[in-house]
Amino acid sequence: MAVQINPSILSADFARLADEARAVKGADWLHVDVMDNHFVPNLTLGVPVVESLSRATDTPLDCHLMIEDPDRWAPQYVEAGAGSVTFHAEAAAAPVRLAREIRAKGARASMALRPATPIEPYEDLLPELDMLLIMTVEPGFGGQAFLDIMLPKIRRTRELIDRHGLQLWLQVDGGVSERTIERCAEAGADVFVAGSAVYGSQDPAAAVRSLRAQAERATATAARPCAH
Ligand SMILES: O=C(CO)[C@H](O)[C@H](O)COP(=O)(O)O
Ligand SMILES: [Fe+2]
Repeated sequence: MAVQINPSILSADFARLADEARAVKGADWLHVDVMDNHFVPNLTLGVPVVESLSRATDTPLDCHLMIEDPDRWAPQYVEAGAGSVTFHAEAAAAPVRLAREIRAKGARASMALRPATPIEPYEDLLPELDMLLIMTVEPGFGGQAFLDIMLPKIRRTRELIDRHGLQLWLQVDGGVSERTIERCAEAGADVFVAGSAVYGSQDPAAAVRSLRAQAERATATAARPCAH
């Protein structure tokens, strides 16, 4: 699967969201962090903002729901125009039913794991998903340091996906930058969320291009069979 770069608007200027969305031309998806001040200690935006954003940009929206009771709210984000909806495993009461409902409404279904949540209990559920998100920071804030202790989990998840012959995408989110993206790609991630590394840059579109080039190089190196 080709590398995908998804800028997170958490690090954008919320008063100029439409312009900020258009500033990352060339991005695969726009990552929209929805926080409810309960599941995480921060509050961002909800359904009406997603609705407006989906009209303001041609880039599809990748909504990361850091909220309680996603079983109730996630379908509304599909109706608001999200092309992909990620709920947290720790918050969903019925993840299989929820993933099926998201897909039935026409979006990609994705599930996220906090750093302390292992992948193994969810192995049988993977065929119900289009993407799995491994958090590489504690969810709640942008600009945090990448947790490199998550690299073995990324590797184990990639092995599970490949062993089962699944097509689901493996996303990483949190502290992804030019200093960390190669290690994520080598471990097997293929979808990269970057907030501060993109919107903290003078030229966000150039930052997307450069992150993509780095991830593509690292993916190619990791896939190359040993010549010796
Ligand atoms: O889900 C998130 C935080 O909970 C954000 O997507 C993430 O932190 C992006 O910001 P940065 O790249 O600056 O870490
Ligand atoms: Fe996120």
